[in-house]
Amino acid sequence: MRELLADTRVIPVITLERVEDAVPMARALVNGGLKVLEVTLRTPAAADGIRRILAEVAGAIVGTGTVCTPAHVQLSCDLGCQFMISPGFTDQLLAAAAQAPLPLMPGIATVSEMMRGMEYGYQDFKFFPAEAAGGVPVLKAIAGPFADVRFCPTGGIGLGNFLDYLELPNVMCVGGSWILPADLVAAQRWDDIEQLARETANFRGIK
Ligand SMILES: O=C(O)C(=O)C[C@H](O)[C@H](O)COP(=O)(O)O
Repeated sequence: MRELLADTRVIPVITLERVEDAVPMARALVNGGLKVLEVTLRTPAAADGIRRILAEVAGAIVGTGTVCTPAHVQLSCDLGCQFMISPGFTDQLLAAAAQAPLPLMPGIATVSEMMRGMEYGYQDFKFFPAEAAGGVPVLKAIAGPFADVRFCPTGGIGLGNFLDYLELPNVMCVGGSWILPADLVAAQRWDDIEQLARETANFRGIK
């Protein structure tokens, strides 16, 4: 996971309501400079949307999100995705992921969950729900005893605070849906979304 995300600082979290949005949305994000995309498996449109993005959007690196069960792992493999992200983890999920050819980033919200994940060999975790679970101060505190662990905080992050996370040495990237505001998506305003992606990719956060 760390290799795959080496050049990535922001992962847009996409929840597709309409299959036909998938390609123009992904193009807007990639053109704006955000190439690594997490498409959550929360909606009926997700699988077909992912298929279309993989077939039609050059340069996109596509992973699945909300990966919670072995069936989600299987679907991620069948779709040909490049990575999987989970908001948490279970023994069953990690057992399935261990057999999969693509990496999983499990989610944690506490130190003990993280230590359990480390027992499975993981060093990179989603920190979810980042803001609600304590945000930047928690990640700073964890860096003391666990300096080698890296995080992708997600949940409640936006233009106003994403840079605070990215300044932390134990944060490799952040994830979030702020680049895809519901009103812009509903109105299919892909140019505006591309602009938001560009602002984000250029680190012009509004402090
Ligand atoms: O679906 C998953 O796998 C999740 O863990 C949840 C998402 O990452 C958050 O819903 C994104 O958070 P927001 O940026 O606050 O919208």
